[in-house]
Amino acid sequence: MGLSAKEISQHSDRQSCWVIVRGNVFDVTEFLPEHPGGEKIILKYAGRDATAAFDPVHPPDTLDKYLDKSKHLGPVADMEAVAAADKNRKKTPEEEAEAAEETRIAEARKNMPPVDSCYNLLDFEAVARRIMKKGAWAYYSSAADDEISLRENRAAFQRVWFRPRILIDVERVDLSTRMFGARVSAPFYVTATALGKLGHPDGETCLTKAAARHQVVQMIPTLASCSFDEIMDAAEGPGNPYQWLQLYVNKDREITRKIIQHAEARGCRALFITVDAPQLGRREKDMRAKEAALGDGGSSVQKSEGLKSDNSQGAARAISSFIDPSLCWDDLPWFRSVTRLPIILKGVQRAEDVVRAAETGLVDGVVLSNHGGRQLDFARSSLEVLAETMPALRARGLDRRIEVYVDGGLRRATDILKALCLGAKGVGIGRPFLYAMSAYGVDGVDRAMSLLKDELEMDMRLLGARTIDDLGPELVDTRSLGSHPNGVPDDYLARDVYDPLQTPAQRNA
Ligand SMILES: Cc1cc2c(cc1C)[n+](S(=O)(=O)[O-])c1c(=O)[nH]c(=O)nc-1n2C[C@H](O)[C@H](O)[C@H](O)COP(=O)(O)O
Repeated sequence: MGLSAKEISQHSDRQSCWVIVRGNVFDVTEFLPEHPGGEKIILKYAGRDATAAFDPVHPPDTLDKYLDKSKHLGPVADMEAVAAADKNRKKTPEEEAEAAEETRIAEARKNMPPVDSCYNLLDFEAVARRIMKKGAWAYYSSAADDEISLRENRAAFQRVWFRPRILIDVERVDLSTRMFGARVSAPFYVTATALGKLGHPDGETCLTKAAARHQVVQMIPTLASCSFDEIMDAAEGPGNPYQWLQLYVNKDREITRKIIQHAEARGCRALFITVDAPQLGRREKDMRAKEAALGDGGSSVQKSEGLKSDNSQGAARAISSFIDPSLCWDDLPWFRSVTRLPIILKGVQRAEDVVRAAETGLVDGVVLSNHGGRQLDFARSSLEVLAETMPALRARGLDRRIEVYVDGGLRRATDILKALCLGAKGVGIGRPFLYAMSAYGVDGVDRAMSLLKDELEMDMRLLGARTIDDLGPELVDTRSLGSHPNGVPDDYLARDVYDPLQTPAQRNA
């Protein structure tokens, strides 16, 4: 039994809006005005199968959790009939464009270089740029406003130089270190990045499996496409110490408490509270991509319904309306009261706040970060903040009270070593692992991690450092770090140099 394609297709407007998700029918008529992503994106799929658009942006348990059971109308009788009806339906210009993009991507994937032809993290970016859907690429690559901080995150590393030691026996180099007590094989971790299924159908579990293979940490995002339990199940056993939770704090603290305590019960080892996003940044590439997918003239439904075009929302803003902008220092004791996990503030952007966090006695660490440039544009690079932070902590005898991490713009082992020399305990890496996942799945992330480890081993050897503990500020020259000579940095390296698709002959042409 079940609902026929014909019956479902008759509920395709604001008065009565049914959608299909993974073979089941849902009446979302009353939910339309509440949808954080606006009504248009739902009405685009009214009366038909919305699964392909729904899955990358929503964890699998979303409808069970948030749509009243009375609106769960049951299974579709015949999905083939639904597909056939959709095939014959007149397509909107946006859908025609989407179909053309699918063809382009299929062609690009056929000509994709093998994963072993990627020799550094930026190579994965070059491949991903070609094989990803525009909306997915826009979401991952975008940053706030003019993307100055995005480029400064890279440029800052290029303003710090090494002072290598010589004649040190570096026959054996050890990359391992400890992060909140857990021994890890290398000083980098997979940082939290939302909507993994935009890049790969298996989403964040690709990152989980590669991190487990390499014994490095994965920070699980609140806004993951996969459910939290799917990711923990993919982490191969509760014993592994390699899962942290990244938290966007919900206005409803009861929801936040449940998320934290469930994560602790499942074996997460640390709680990272994101503090740089009381509202998600204005990422214009993401906003434009969403508008293009929905049609700026509005879909046929929109025109007939006279809906105002809601072009204030990219994917980012659409999924984050629950975040509590009132979160403040006074809330820290409450977090301490609901969990025994180490508490880390992610997105700290000046030394005074690091000192204040350490002095509360409630915080076990910070991540110096400008959110990959996706929040406040012209927020400084984490490397520059690190250079002012560690002396401030040492001057107050606080440098052993908390662990300091950085993220943003790290693409090479030399970037990692500069951060560790300046006192970071470890570094988070975002986009490169997303691009590697989008292009090659688990094997891509695995390759990216192996490449980083190869670079680290070589660079430590050349720097004259046998272990992570051998890294210190005396090995770097930071005199140029705060100078910002190039004003608005241009990242020609990412644009013109790293491209595994070009043969050397083409590159040198
Ligand atoms: C690239 C990216 C970053 C996101 C991210 C999504 C993407 C696609 N998202 S976001 O949608 O809300 O902005 C998150 C997130 O869920 N939570 C968070 O704490 N940081 C988020 N970040 C920031 C991330 O944790 C790092 O701070 C940033 O990625 C480091 O810069 P690189 O990408 O250059 O390594």
